[in-house]
This record gives sequence, C-alpha cells and structure tokens, in this order.
Amino acid sequence: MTKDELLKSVQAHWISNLPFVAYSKPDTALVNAVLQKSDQIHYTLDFEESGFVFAPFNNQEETIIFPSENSKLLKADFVVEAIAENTKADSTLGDETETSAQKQHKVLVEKAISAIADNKFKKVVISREEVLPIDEQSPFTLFENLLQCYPSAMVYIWFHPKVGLWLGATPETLLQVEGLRFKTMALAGTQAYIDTEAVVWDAKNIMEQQLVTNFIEDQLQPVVATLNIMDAETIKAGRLLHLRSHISGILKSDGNKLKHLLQALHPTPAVCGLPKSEAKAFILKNENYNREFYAGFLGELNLSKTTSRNPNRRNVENNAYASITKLSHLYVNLRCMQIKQQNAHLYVGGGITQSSNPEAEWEETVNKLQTMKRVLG
Ligand SMILES: C=C(O[C@@H]1C=C(C(=O)O)C=C[C@H]1O)C(=O)O
Repeated sequence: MTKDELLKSVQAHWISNLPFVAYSKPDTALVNAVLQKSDQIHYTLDFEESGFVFAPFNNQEETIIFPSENSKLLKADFVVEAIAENTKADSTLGDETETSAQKQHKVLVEKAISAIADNKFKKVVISREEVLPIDEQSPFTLFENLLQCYPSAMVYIWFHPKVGLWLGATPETLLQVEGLRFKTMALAGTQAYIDTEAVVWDAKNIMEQQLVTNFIEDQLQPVVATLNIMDAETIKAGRLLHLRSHISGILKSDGNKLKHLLQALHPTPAVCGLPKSEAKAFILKNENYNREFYAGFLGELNLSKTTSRNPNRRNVENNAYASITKLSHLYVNLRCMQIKQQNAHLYVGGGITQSSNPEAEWEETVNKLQTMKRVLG
C-alpha cells in the first residue's frame, strides 16, 4: 500500500465520522493507521489491552484506546521528499494579541517563580494556548506537512468524533517497553537552533534537565533490575535544541506492569514539575485553559511481536521456540494542536525554575510554537 492509498482510506473513515489515528514513528519511513470500526469510546484502565492509546495530561482522567481487536490496521512506506523545514516563513500574530497573551503568560510565570521561592515546589511547567485560523486547509495536508518537516519526530493525526481532532510532531519518548527491556528519556532545556548544535547550556537549563533525569531515576529504581543513564546530549527538534539523556534497562520480572510504570512516570517534570502533585495542582489551578491531551501521551500499547529464537532453522521443531513479545511505544504529546471548526488551537509550555526569567520564558514559547506554525502555511 502506498502512503496516498493509506491516507485515502483514513480520509474516507474521517468522512464517515469514525475514530482513527495515522502516525509515523521517529526516523522510520513508515506510516501506520488504526481505523476503529465503530464510534464507541473505549477506555483502558489497566493498560493490559492491545491498541493505540491517547491519554490526557491529568492522570486522574481516563485514557482512550482504539483496541486492536476492534480496528483495522494499515501500513505504508513513504519517502521524505525534501526537508521542507526551512522553506516556510514564520507566521506572526498581530501586536495587540501578542501583547495581552504575553502579559498574561509573564504574570503566571512570575507567580510560579514566587511559589518556587516560597518552597512550594522546585519546578513547574507553565503552558498556554494560542488560537489561529486555518481557513480551508485540510487536516490531512497539515499531517503531510508534518511528515515532511519532522522525520525524526513521532508525527500523528488522531480523531475521535466524540473527542476531537489532534495533530502533533513530538520529539519526546515517554516509554518504550519490549518484553522486559525498556527505554525512556529525560528531555528538557531549550534554546533556539541557529546553524549549529555545538552550543553551551546555561546553569538554569542544565539544572532543569537534571531534575527530570533524577525524577525518572527515582521513580524507576524500585521496578528495575538494571538501569543505564547516559550523559545529557544536545538534540535538534525542528528549529529548537534540547538537552536529552537516554535512559534504558531491564525491568524486574514482577515489576513490569505497564500501568504502574506509567503511574510512576506520567506526567514527568518535563511537562509538569517537581514534586509532581504540588506542581500539577498549581497548573490545574492557575493555567488559563484546559490542557486536555496536550502533555498527555499517545502511542502503541502491547502490540504483539513474534520472534523466532533461531531464524535460520526452518523446521517444525523450531516453531516451538517462537515467542511473542509485547511491545509498547509511547510518546509525550508535545508540539501539538487541536483543530476546532476552522481554528487551530496550539499548545506550548516551558519549565520554570527559581532562576527563570519571565521574558525569556515567553520567547521560549514563541520559538516552540513555530514547530506547528510552520506547517499551517
Ligand atoms: C512543555 C514543552 O516542552 C518540554 C519542555 C522543555 C523545556 O522546558 O525546556 C523542553 C522540552 C520538553 O520536555 C512543550 O513543547 O510544550
């Protein structure tokens, strides 16, 4: 199946008002689609089912799943035709809108800095929503633009008639598990990409990313048999740079319940703060909008992968040794937007610590918003 054929099937599903997701995982030339056969909303409670999940930021709320058994799965190869990333002009808003949004954001950042000074918490991620008209653009054109622009991101378009239509290109893995092996990352710290990845990071960004690494380490320690944490490295995501530490290891055989791992990790201080419950309470009370699925997570849950222990021996006896491994690849829902009527609702945030500067934090959100604005044309 070609990418165009896949997208045609997905669009037909959309026109029939049925739930679907189409996505491409980082650095793969493959688009997948999951087409749910009815418009029912299924929730996962124990993360034991197989399917595609879409979880809100607020971990007290339920996670939607398109169960594999109720869905049709499609796959197609595609070729990234050109890196269109630098070809589109940045769009800007009128001054007036920008000024009031800017003021509101800075007031909230100042409030967060005061709360940190009062020892209420150490870090909190403050975010905002920006609404832009999209005129007649089809969400599928936006999805194709995202695929072209961000081959190293998890790019998706997700729809449920009772929930909404979301698109994104996220650089952040929440958790990958294959059998007992797992991978995650501590991603935080941001600066604009200006021609080079060989940059120096200031103490604020280094500390911000270290807090995320420490949190993940503490949360995983009780459930892992081995844990490897790599040194932080600079990575490019669109026209931004972040600090990232790869974290991997092997889960204890009795500690691999995904539900518990996800409860331990989500939401990480990369999108919420530290300590988690205090930061989350501050966000829910003070942000000027509802995050819904922004800073939640999404991806494949418990897909089956059959591995033969000895692929060279094609005999009957060998089949007895084939084993089924469960595979989950989950990503944090960042650099995303929701389409409502003819508007795109863009979501963006940044980590606030004691040494944050409100003006610089505003600029950071403006830079991050370009990831989505670039594909809006
Ligand atoms: C919260 C976002 O990004 C997160 C926050 C970052 C930061 O504060 O520097 C960097 C990467 C992400 O972990 C976002 O893009 O909205």
